[in-house]
Amino acid sequence: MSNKEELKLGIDLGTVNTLVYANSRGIIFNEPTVIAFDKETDEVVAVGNEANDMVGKTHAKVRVVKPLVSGVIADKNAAIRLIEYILNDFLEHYQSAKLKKSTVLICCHSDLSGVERNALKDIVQGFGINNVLVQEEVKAGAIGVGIDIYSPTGSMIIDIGGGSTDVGVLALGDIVVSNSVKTAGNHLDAEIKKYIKMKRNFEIGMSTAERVKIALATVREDLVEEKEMVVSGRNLTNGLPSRITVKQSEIRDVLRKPFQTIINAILKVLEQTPPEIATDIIENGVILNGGGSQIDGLKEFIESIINIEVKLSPYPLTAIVKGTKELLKNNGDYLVAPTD
Ligand SMILES: Nc1ncnc2c1ncn2[C@@H]1O[C@H](COP(=O)(O)OP(=O)(O)OP(=O)(O)O)[C@@H](O)[C@H]1O
Repeated sequence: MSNKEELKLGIDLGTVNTLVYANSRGIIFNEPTVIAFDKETDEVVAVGNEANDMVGKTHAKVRVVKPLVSGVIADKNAAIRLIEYILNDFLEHYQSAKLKKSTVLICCHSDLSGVERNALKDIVQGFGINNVLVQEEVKAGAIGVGIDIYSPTGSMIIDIGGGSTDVGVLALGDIVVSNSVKTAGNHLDAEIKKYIKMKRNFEIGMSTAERVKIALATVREDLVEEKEMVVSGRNLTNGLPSRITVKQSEIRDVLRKPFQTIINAILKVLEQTPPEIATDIIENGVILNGGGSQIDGLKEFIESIINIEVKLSPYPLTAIVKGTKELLKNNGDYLVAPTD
């Protein structure tokens, strides 16, 4: 990309991870949605991985913020500063890029209000970029996994992210039926942390709970070789730092209820899907996307309940931002297939 080129940027502002795509460059940012500020000066001290490493470890002078909760912006100022930081860092190398003629497509959760969408647009327009589009991430994700959402053939995607699980049925370039629940990765982490505190009288941090989930979470009833994991935290009986061993079957049992909530959300969408589209979905299967789709046995578990083939996304963590690449070809218009 030359300095004089018009930029096309796609932003996936997720609850847990933020990704940015740039034309001719590919994915230029793929890090946690976390920002750290100096409490006294309000200066940004770290973003992404560096800020995430500070979670739960800060001293009195640093404030670490996760700007999104359950897919929606909980701290507007922090979200603005995060996007500003990422764009500034990138645009430093393209000072003479034709910003006025450049395009930015921001993908957001379908629950984001008009006011919040406009706030996101304002941040980007503040860089002198006039053409700013905001679109729903479920559509971008479907395009990113390779579904032709513009065709009359209906398709279904289940996205288990960090803040929400979104289920969407799409046809002719738009969402026909959808449902969203807050039961997703962060909720699973919180349930693991709560269980270990209540049942084992042992306190762990959220990052440790996430590591336990990634290592042990499963929906399989038969565990041929049960895994276990040693975790560090604080023994609440004597208040001292300590270690305990957590078994896979314990974590599976804790997560039964949240997975039932996710199944109910999927069933609700299927119940509301028009019969002609339901036929397409039965023929073509359902795509499982998002970081949470990688949980052991989930594909088979969902298949056994809905009796429809479930296909795992080839890009569980990057499909949405990959979808922005396609959408940017057509200025974010979903009703017409992007052309090269
Ligand atoms: N191998 C894995 N097994 C289970 N969960 C995982 C795995 N890898 C990542 N995750 C979880 O996936 C979640 C992040 O997924 P993703 O990046 O799709 O979400 P997001 O886009 O940030 O969130 P949202 O779309 O809800 O705003 C985190 O909760 C993370 O712990």
